[in-house]
Amino acid sequence: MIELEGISKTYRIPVRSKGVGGAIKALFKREYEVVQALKGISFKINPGEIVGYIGPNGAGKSTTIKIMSGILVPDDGKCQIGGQVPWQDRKAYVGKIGVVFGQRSQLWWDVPVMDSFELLKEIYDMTNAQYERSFNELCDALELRSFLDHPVRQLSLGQRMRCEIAAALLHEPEILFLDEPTIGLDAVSKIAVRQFIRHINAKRGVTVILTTHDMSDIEALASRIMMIGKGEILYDGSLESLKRTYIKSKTITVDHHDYKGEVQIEGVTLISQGRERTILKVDTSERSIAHVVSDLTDQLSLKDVTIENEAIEDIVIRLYQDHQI
Ligand SMILES: Nc1ncnc2c1ncn2[C@@H]1O[C@H](COP(=O)(O)OP(=O)(O)OP(=O)(O)O)[C@@H](O)[C@H]1O
Repeated sequence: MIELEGISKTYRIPVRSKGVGGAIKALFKREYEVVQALKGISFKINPGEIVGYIGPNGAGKSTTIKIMSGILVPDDGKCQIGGQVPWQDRKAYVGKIGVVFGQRSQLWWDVPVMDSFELLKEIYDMTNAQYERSFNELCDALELRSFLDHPVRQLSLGQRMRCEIAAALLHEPEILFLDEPTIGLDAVSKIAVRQFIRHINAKRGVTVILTTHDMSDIEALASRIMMIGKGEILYDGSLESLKRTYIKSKTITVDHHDYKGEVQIEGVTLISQGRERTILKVDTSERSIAHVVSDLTDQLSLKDVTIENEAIEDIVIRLYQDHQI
C-alpha cells in the first residue's frame, strides 16, 4: 500500500547577518543554511495497518507526511502509495487519501460545517448515494449532528477536530494521515477520537498513519511504531517488541497489613515504605517478578499487589539517548 525508499528532503533557509549592513548585503548576495530534514528513509506499510509515527520536535515527521500526501516533493528517493506517486497525477491521488493536520483547519471557518461537507462532495465528485452513506456513517460515529449548522469558528476544539476527521474521510479514502489529531484535546475528546479511529480502521479497513507526541494515542491505537530522529528511522517494529527490548524495570506497589520492618529483597530498590503501602522498583534483568512477589509474601502480609511497566515515554527517551538525540 505504502512504500518509501531512500527518501531525502532538505530545506534551504535564508540567513542574514544582523543590522542594516546585513540587510543590504542580503539584497546582493543571499546566503542559505541547509537543513536536512529527511536522510534517506525507507519503510513499507500494509493495507489496514495503524502505524504510530513518533519522534521529537523537528525530527522530520511532518515532512514525511507532507511528502506522502503529495504536498512536498522529495530531493531524492522513491515513494509509491496505492500504486501512485503522490506528487504526480494529484487529482486521482487525493481521492485515495485523507489528511488531518491537527494544528491547521481544512474547513471553511465562517460557514456552517454542513456547507463545508457539501462543498467537499462537489470537490471529490461524489455521487449522492456515496455522499449520503459516508456522511451518515461519519455523523453517527462522530456525533456531529447537533452542531452541523454552526459556523466552524464557533465550535469547541474537540467538536472541530471531529469535523476535521469527518471531512478527511468523507470521500471514503483508503489511507488516512493524521498529524497530531489529539493535540490540545481534553481527556474525553481524546478517547472519542481514538475510539473513532479504531472504528473506521475496522469498518472501512482504512490504513492509518498517525503522528503524535501523546504516547497514550500510540498505546491505544498503534500495533506498529516507527520512530524517527534527526531525519532517520531509529526503530520500526511492534510496540510489544519495543517494550520487551527496552523495558528494564517494573514498579510493584504493595498494599499490606501492618508494617513489620523494612523490606529487604535482592535486586530491588525500595522507593517508599509506609504502614500500609510499600513501593519497589525491580530491575527485571536481575530478578524475576515472580521471585520478588514470593519474597514479599514472606516479609509482608499482602492485601493487594499492582505491577506496572515503565511508561512508554521513558522507553522512548532512553532510545533517543542511545542515539544521542
Ligand atoms: N518549510 C520549511 N522550511 C525550512 N525548514 C523546515 C520547513 N519545514 C520543516 N523544516 C525543518 O525541517 C526539520 C524537520 O521538520 P518537521 O516539521 O518535519 O519535524 P516534525 O518531526 O514534524 O516536528 P514537530 O514535532 O515539531 O512538528 C526541522 O529542522 C525543521 O526546522
